[in-house]
Amino acid sequence: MGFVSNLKIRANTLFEYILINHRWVIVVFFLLPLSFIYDIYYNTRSWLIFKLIRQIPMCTARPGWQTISFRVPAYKSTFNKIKINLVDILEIDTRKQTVRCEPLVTMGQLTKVLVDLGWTIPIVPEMDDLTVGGLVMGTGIETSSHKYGLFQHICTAFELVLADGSLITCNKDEHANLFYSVPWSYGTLGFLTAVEIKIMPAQRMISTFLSESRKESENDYVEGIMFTYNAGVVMTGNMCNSVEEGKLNEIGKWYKPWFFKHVESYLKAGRGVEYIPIRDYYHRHTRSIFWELQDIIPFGNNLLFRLLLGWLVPPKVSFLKRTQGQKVKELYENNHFIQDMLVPADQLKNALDVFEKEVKIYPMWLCPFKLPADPGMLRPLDGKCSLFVDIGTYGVPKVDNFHPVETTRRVEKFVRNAKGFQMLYADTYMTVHEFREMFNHTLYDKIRKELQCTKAFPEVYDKICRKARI
Ligand SMILES: NC(=O)C1=CN([C@@H]2O[C@H](COP(=O)(O)OP(=O)(O)OC[C@H]3O[C@@H](n4cnc5c(N)ncnc54)[C@H](OP(=O)(O)O)[C@@H]3O)[C@@H](O)[C@H]2O)C=CC1
Ligand SMILES: CC(C)=CCC[C@@H](C)[C@H]1CC[C@H]2C3=C(CC[C@]12C)[C@@]1(C)CC[C@H](O)C[C@@H]1CC3
Repeated sequence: MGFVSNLKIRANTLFEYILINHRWVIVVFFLLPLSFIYDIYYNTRSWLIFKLIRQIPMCTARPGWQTISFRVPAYKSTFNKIKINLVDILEIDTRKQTVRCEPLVTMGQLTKVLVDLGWTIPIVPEMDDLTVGGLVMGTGIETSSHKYGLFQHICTAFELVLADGSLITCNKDEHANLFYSVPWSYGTLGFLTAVEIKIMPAQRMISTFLSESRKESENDYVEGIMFTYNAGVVMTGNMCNSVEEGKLNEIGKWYKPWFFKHVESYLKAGRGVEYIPIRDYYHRHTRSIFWELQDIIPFGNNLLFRLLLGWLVPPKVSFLKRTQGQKVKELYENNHFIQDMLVPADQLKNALDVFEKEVKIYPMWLCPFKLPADPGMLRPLDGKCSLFVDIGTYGVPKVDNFHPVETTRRVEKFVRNAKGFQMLYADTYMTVHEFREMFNHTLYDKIRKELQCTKAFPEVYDKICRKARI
């Protein structure tokens, strides 16, 4: 023991002696070769990564199962996944009437913060877990869209990291071409790091007038639900601050009937007026995932279930996706139809006929929206701002000849001919040629060339086509 510690002290002393008097020995024989190896390692690594990154396109690292799109993107396993864990609301400017937030801020999070402060955004797409980034890069729609357009039309600025690593802010005046190309680009022009969105004062109650007529210019919110080909309910709503005695309906409470079931009761009852708290209204279809939950929990709207377990509902869409397994996936693939088709209002009647013939799925969601004549992927052909309707069909087709691919392709063809658009979170079976016929690529192609996106990001089609999704 004494011998070992003696040796150590001597060795230490020798080391210290060399360090102090002949440091060059350590530097020349150890540190220089080590520095050389260190540099070689880092330079090679950097060169390799740079080469590889330039070869392999990028996408966000958000796992496919977490997204509110119908399927899991196949490219997530092969592309360079870039972490963009930006989840915060950055700034609320009540003077400018805008909110600036990061891309992973969800609708539920945004309405909670804003409504508590007496503000709201003009369009709150339904489903609490939808993110600002996804709604900008994809699209978002709600029952105030007849007045304000799609989610992109309430955004005033986007902040992006481009393919060359530079950070850019674009709006209607600065880098306008990029600003108009971002919506529907599905992350193929750059990574979104912040979005500025318009806000407006929120009154705390909203009255839902169930009536058969739509008065678009007078109403804050308009929505229709068809329960059969011939019967539906039209709902119009306005913000207000007071409640008529006995007409308050807190539809968001866990024990309340599912919203679409409640609406269905008006088919018998006729007209009516209700006062609904604003967040209950915004997220009215969340508890029943529109009407999808009835296929998963058939007794979900039963009073006893609502009283006992209603507070736990709904399960997260991402968890349903993550746990569905191959069999359930195939079941949905072959016996289920989930689509939102956006058609010009004057094509609504024809569209309802097509959906009745091809799938016969009810309830069916009707959501009018205004399409401004802005440049970008969505251009109304006559170049004027016009009214469109989103037809949302989610459920099991009740026709005998349903075929997931052929039926969807027939519906897509109708929508293309009607000069409408398909929402791309769902399955699309269009060829690239058909896709380019539906969506105007003029500006998109120009911007991709200008920003050298070709190697950095894939094309939208290659991210959203059926082949790219599992
Ligand atoms: N009421 C409504 O309007 C509803 C809309 N939807 C649809 O759901 C989707 C939104 O779902 P959500 O889960 O929020 O989004 P997703 O994670 O599904 O993202 C949608 C697309 O946006 C891209 N994206 C998201 N964040 C960024 C970012 N920071 N930078 C660059 N690209 C980004 C994604 O790119 P990447 O592939 O690289 O991750 C992806 O291509 C939209 O397509 C929307 O249309 C669904 C239900 C209701
Ligand atoms: C209001 C608009 C524009 C769209 C609403 C679309 C939603 C109804 C669908 C979007 C993603 C869909 C998924 C399912 C149900 C319908 C949506 C929420 C499932 C939960 C159905 C069950 C499967 O196992 C998983 C699905 C994930 C996506």
